[in-house]
Amino acid sequence: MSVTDFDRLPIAASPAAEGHLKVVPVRHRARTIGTVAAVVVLALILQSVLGNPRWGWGIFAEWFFSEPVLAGLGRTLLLTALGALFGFTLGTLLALARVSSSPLLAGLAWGFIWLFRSLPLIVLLLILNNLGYLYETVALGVPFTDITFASWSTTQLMTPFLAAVLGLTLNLGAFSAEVIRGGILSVDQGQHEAAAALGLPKGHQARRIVLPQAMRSIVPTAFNEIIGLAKGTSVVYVLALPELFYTIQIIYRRNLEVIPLLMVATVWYLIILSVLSVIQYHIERHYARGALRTLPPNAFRVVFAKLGLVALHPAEKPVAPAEEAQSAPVTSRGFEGLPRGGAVEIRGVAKSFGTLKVLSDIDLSFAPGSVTAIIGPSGSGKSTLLRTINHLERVDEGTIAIDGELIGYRREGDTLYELEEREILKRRTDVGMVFQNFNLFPHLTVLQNITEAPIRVRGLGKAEAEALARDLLARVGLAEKADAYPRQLSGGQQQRVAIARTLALKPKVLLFDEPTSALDPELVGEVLNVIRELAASGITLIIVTHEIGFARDVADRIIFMEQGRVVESGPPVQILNAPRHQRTADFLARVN
Ligand SMILES: Nc1ncnc2c1ncn2[C@@H]1O[C@H](COP(=O)(O)OP(=O)(O)OP(=O)(O)O)[C@@H](O)[C@H]1O
Repeated sequence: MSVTDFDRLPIAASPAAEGHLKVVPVRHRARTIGTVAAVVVLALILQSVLGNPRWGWGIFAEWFFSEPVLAGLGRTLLLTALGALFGFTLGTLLALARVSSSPLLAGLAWGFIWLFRSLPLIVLLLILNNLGYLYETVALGVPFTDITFASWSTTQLMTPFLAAVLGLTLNLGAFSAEVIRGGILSVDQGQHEAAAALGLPKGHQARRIVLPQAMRSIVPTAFNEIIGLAKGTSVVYVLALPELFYTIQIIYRRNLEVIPLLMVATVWYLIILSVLSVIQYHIERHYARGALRTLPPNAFRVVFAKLGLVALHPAEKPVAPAEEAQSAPVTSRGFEGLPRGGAVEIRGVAKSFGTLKVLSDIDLSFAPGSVTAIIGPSGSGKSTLLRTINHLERVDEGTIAIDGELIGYRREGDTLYELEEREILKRRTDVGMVFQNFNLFPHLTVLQNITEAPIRVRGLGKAEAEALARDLLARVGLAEKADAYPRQLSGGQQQRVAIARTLALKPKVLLFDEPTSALDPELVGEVLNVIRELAASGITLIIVTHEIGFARDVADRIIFMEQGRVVESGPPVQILNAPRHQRTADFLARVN
């Protein structure tokens, strides 16, 4: 259509011209027919269930709230609650043991899971109930000696109730361990690395970083297990323990009203399942925070909104005018006040992955406050070198020291002793690391991402850590994003938060592993501007980058690496304009 054709079209009726227009939604005939058919089927079922006297609804009503049924129900609920509590606690420990780096622990956990997943629950319950035949007494004392502090008769100790709780716990522990392990494995490796790079201890990493994220995939399957457990408690009838189903059996054997009493059990199981489903829904929503950009409205809110009682979306908190301002691309306050940069000494470092030699004979010194860019072709070992500096990767040969303190080792004479995890974590906090993929913790807000390590590692109070975090956020131009979740931010904003998170530990050395590679071109500038300001702050910066122009601008030295070796290093003008090696010249010709 030409411009002149457009000119001839009648002027579109605008709401302003026509007043308020009525909108007629499109009709969905198939949907209407389906709804009518569903209502008819429902009416038929209701008529058959309520109209047939053999269902015995009178007897159902008589027994539904009867004392023995409620007592049985109470036992079923108690067994489910205790089985779930102890079973999942055991399952969590087993899962952590399975993923631990100790082969013995992992092997023992595997053996436990193998055994108790193989044993049918009914067999396990009967063995536990007959434990008194195998061991007459249970004693507390010193193993392999005759010293005994106390002893009990096994038959008296192992009541049917205890046997039931123990059996359900062991069974659920074995199954839930695999569910939890699956959840742990679903958490991205970068999350473990980011937590380790911040110096968070292993237990804290598991509790605050890994498990909360794993819960997203654990919860649906875990609730399947709990629902199975609630119904599975009926197996304990073999121990003559009158839980709900066994009680029902006793009653219908006496009065022969089988169907009405089975209906009593069915309806109670339906109620239990419904309550569990509501709990599951809320737990899933709790762990979905941060995983979705915006959480869909709560199901109850949707129903109330349909009835016109509330608005579908709660009113947004009004934003103060100052907070409305766009993120400042560059901080105006700079990074003065950071600790003095540290000196890094790398001596004779070599590293292999299997048969692949990734680093050879690396000897490098980085002066306090220096800014170094490492460039080189893909696979040349740049990231590996960077990761050895904060001991995320162990070196095979050589040493790395920050201000004279060895990373990962203690030296006595000619011997290097590997440090304990606790010591490694402590020294690691002197070295901050910013990753290519940001690796922010998605389930924590921006503020929590930044305060987590200062509180846990540096021992700061919450208020002090939050003040520090807000100050750093202002410096990277993101003061208004403190309460947002990482997924609600652009890539460039996430990377700036990652920089603020690293700075909160006041490191002496800051490592950047291709900090702009995962960013859209228009977002690169905002991150580079923050790094540029950091370069003027006196902190020691080591940056692996593909941004040659930026390296020229900001670095006072460029190192060119190829095939795990340093080919040459020197001031940007020399390396980029007059390289001494042909290989450097060839690389620069390819990337420019
Ligand atoms: N954990 C690992 N296991 C086995 N091989 C690895 C591992 N990490 C890195 N490598 C290998 O080591 C070599 C160097 O990798 P590295 O990531 O250090 O290179 P790079 O120079 O940073 O590359 P790029 O610029 O593409 O990121 C590559 O061949 C890579 O495949």
